Amino acid sequence: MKAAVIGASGYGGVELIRLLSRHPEISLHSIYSSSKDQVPVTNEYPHLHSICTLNLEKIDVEKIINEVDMVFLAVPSGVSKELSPQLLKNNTKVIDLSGDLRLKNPEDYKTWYKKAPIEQTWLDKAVYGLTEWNRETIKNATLLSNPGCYPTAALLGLAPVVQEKIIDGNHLIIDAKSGVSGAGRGLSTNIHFAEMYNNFNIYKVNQHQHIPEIQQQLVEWDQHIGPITFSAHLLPITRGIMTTIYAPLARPMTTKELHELYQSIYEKEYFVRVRSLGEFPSLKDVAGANFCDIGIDVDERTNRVTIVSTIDNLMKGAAGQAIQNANLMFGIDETCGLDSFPIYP
Ligand SMILES: NC(=O)C1=CN([C@@H]2O[C@H](COP(=O)(O)OP(=O)(O)OC[C@H]3O[C@@H](n4cnc5c(N)ncnc54)[C@H](OP(=O)(O)O)[C@@H]3O)[C@@H](O)[C@H]2O)C=CC1
Ligand SMILES: CC(=O)N[C@@H](CCC(=O)OP(=O)(O)O)C(=O)O
Repeated sequence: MKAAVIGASGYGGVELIRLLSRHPEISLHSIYSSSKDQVPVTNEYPHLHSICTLNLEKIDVEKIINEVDMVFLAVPSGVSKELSPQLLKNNTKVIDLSGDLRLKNPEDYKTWYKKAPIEQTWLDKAVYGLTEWNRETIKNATLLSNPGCYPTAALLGLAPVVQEKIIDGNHLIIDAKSGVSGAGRGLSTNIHFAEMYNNFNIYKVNQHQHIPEIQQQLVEWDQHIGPITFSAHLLPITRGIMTTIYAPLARPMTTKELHELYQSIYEKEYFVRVRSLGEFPSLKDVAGANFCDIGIDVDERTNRVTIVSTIDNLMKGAAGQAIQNANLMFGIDETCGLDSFPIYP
């Protein structure tokens, strides 16, 4: 099976190169960027010397669809919506890491991404790739919309309590923090070393584009979920997302009971690790790996549950989950090529 990566000069793209370079079933055939043509990828990323000998090439849709079985789009939002329809010819399957295909209502995309949306037919065709909860549909997808990094962490943490209707969905608060690689290599303007390092910022307050994505999936699971509050913060570290979720319980439950429920729901999921009772994950526990680690506690004093969910934003939050989905789409074992352990310390 052959793969191409478009947006290979970015952080999501270079993580895909790392994973595909040692994937036993998928070979990395070609890599593309919009600004480089016939430039060795090692010019951009010297750490890839003797690992990846490919050149970054200018995007050539005809060439791509004639040469590969799958294309990963690791490009900014607004770009995939132009490329995906062209690439979906010739049996090529597309795995899009951007936000272009995630929101089923194009009006939501207009409101939150402040750009013109793709046509509804493509949104209808796109399959949302939250792997653990959409596995059977993903297997038949030709156009895969990989979830956002924050939504992946929040939704995996919330799925059991929402689906089992354990929480009162009207007062849901998701407090999230991300390392700076989440903003991509084309840094957003608020990330200057002097302002980011030794500092901690909240950003896009009540305006974050992942709010409608999280809301959409929660309401699909339980229509009684009300408007959520979601806050994103920038941590002065490279990788990792921690979401801390607060929700009132709809009925009394102990930590032990809730913990048992999480364990039974995620028991067979290799990439979701429900931590031991009383234990909470840290970002280093998942750095460099495709795991989502979850810790839970019921505060009987307030009748609220605290759920902590951690991922590596470039792995389970982007390239790792994209490979997990591609594996399913091509009938390959879901964990194939994703055996990298967390890097510790
Ligand atoms: N970083 C993360 O943790 C996560 C990122 N994502 C999503 O993945 C996508 C990629 O993000 P990330 O890798 O972080 O971003 P980067 O800014 O690091 O990389 C973006 C890539 O897209 C290319 N690009 C830019 N403009 C265009 C264009 N007009 N046409 C084609 N290619 C273009 C850039 O290369 P060049 O300028 O050379 O063309 C670069 O290779 C985004 O949609 C992001 O939202 C999703 C989850 C997590
Ligand atoms: C730290 C940081 O800046 N993170 C980015 C994540 C962007 C992203 O992945 O967004 P889409 O895929 O939805 O475009 C942000 O908060 O906007």
